[in-house]
Amino acid sequence: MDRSGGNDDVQAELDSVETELELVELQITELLQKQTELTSRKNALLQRLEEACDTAQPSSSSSSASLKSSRADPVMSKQEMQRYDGADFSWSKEVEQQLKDSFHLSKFRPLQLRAINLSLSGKDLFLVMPTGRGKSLCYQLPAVCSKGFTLVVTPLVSLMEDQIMYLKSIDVSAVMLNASSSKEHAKTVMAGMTDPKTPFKLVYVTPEKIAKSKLLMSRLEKGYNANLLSRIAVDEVHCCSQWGHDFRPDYKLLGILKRQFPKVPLLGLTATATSSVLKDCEKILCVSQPITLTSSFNRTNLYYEVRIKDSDASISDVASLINSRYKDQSGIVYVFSQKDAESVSSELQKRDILAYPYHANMDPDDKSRVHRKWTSNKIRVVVATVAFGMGIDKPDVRFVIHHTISKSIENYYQESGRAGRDDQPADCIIYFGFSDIFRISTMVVMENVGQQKLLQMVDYCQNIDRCRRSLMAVHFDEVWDDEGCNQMCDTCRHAKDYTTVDITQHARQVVQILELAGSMDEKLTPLKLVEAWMGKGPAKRRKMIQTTTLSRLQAEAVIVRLLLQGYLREDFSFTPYTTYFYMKLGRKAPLLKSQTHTLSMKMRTTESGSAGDTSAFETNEKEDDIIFEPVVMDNSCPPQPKQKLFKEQRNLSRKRDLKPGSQTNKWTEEQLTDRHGEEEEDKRGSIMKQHVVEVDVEINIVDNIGVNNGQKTPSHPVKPCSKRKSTTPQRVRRKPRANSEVAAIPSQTSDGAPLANTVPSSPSQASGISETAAEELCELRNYYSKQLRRINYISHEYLGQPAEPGVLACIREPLKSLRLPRRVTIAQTARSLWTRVSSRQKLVHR
Ligand SMILES: Nc1ncnc2c1ncn2[C@@H]1O[C@H](COP(=O)(O)OP(=O)(O)OP(=O)(O)O)[C@@H](O)[C@H]1O
Repeated sequence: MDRSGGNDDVQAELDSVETELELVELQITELLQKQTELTSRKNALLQRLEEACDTAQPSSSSSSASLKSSRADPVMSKQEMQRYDGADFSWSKEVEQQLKDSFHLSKFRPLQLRAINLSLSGKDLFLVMPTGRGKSLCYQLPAVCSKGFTLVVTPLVSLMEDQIMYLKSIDVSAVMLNASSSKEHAKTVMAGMTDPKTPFKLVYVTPEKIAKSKLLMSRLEKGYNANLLSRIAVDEVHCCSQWGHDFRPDYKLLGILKRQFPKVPLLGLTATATSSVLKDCEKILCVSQPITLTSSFNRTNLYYEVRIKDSDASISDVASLINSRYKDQSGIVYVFSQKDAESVSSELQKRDILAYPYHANMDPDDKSRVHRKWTSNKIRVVVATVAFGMGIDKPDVRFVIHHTISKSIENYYQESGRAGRDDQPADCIIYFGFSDIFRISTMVVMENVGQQKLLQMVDYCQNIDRCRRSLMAVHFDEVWDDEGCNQMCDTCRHAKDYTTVDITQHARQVVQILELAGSMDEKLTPLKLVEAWMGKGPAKRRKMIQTTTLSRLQAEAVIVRLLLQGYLREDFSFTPYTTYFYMKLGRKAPLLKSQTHTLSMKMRTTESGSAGDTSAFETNEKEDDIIFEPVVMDNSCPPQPKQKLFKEQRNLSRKRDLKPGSQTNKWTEEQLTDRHGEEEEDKRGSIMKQHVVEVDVEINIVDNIGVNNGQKTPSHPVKPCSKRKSTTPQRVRRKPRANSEVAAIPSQTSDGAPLANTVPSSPSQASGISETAAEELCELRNYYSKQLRRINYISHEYLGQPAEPGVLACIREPLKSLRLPRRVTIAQTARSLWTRVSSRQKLVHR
């Protein structure tokens, strides 16, 4: 009986069952995610119903403009909470008085009074309120109404300076301490902290100051013991959390404040924290069960719009918007980099727009000059990087245009929120460009959840059928009713201008290109992938892929969709000089192998020829040639000399590989031929020719010498990591070696059992390999088996060859596959596996 054939069948079935199981697990994970989302949505809706019932009862609460004015507080009933909207506290009179006399304001905005009353009654509080809605008043007013002083932790010195200037202008005494404070000044401030007459009401400090100055901590302690430390305010509190978009390591150390001064109420303020960020902040700041007041994220006066960015036309488009819709009005254009700030502002200037750049590398004087001139309307437009951020408080900003998408929805919300602070209508427009995604991606790759957040932002931009506010609401854990948008976003305004198109075939084409590239051991950048799909690039090669008839923008849209839905994924590689960004097949790609699996997306129907034109989705017949080349994503800067060198080296080696007679060249050419042949033969329905690709590879099986009591013993055991068992001896090609210790020995005993002391090495290595190396190889073998199983599943092919047990199998397997009939996927992948085995072996032998 052919036991080997039987085992192979079993193994084949096992492979396919395992692959199917993987897919089922994938679906389960997705369903579980969906379940979590729906459960949280259900809870939020229940809470909203409950609130609606409560407000239907007569109550004395002040009305709140927010959709969800406050999160459920675990320690306070709704009625009790509503009491804090009232004016029957011992301090209420003074609060009213100071609002008018000191701050020159006539009434509170939603949630301000509640926050002030809660803080004055000694509660710890997190206040989440949209940017520009007046968070500062919620600690400044209590500071003025309390004995002693309030400590305010602020992330930026410029923010402190702005606040102090403002407070001085209204005669509220405030001081600051930061790294550049003089000794004299620091001494006066510290002395004031223990002075019962309290010469100031607010002390602004940076988190670094708290973390580093023992003297400050000891002064604060003295002030605390003298009951002079009345309140601690932590501005931009989301900076405490690694999940917050502005994480600052020194914020992590602020827990010391609550630990040292437990009786002092703490107020954390932010515009953009999600509930998970706040949970994290709670832990870091050591506050237990703070009350969280969340004002609706919704800014009713802001109109949100996303435009597809056509890189050539985008500047003209921005300029004509500014010159027409926003004629003589003030605004901000956000860009990606310093270079962009300079080039975009100069382009706008050429089109008669008074625009100036602003970025982190500018001289501080130039920065404040631009800021000042813009504030006083002497400059109309600031073309800025994110450096133009916190502390921007110009009321009449009529537009915020993002020439490049933000790196997260929180960032976008914060940046766009600088529009319309005077509550008058203002526009927030994003230009959404395909290549920008990957420019930003390489920038956020090192951030904890940078990639995830960027994809959420991309999802926001690509969406065309859901209210933009509803997408933000999900992000800020808020329940949203689309009608609340009041057609103040492009998707609500153009609700019917889209259609659903089936992109399954398109998706399969993209996957096929990436499979092909992978099998050729080539990597594709997103731009190269699009070009490949569109049949661009050198036309030297024969027809290998099915190209698309979609327009470039449509093709990009499909690729983005596939990326967002997990059919594609990103892959990075780093050099000291740059980050390479490639597209890979995602977890869901195998699903497209199933004929029953379909995929659709929404597309605009109005803009002909743009991403919105859906006519091309009916046909995709064109075919052309393509070559795969890795291309550097250089973060938009011109290549550095070293990058150039790297590229040249890479090109050189590529050229070398393509020399006639070169082994790699031969292989590559063959694979190209092979693939083409496959297609041709498939078309004719004939059986493929049984070519064998010859590769000059040898295997040396090494009797690994470990001298133990004069006996030859294996220096390391071979782990039983092989799943495949073979009963047939493996044929081994071996070059004779001078080393007498290296000898070809059978890898199995006559009855087929593996020899325990048989350790194979890579072709070039005659010496025995270490235990670590053996372990590494075992791991690799498992990894590669998995990959091969996946490939088998994808290509419906099976190696069907007997394998050696243990480590040898790991090396043999790729080799065997090289001797297979030329079925591109397996043979080429095997080659890449082999390369990896060799390089890993070299590594472990260093
Ligand atoms: N009750 C009020 N009535 C009218 N204007 C107010 C009121 N409260 C605050 N403001 C004004 O709103 C503007 C923004 O206030 P503030 O700087 O406190 O906002 P913020 O929420 O801290 O914004 P950011 O998140 O950008 O720091 C200020 O000009 C302030 O004077």
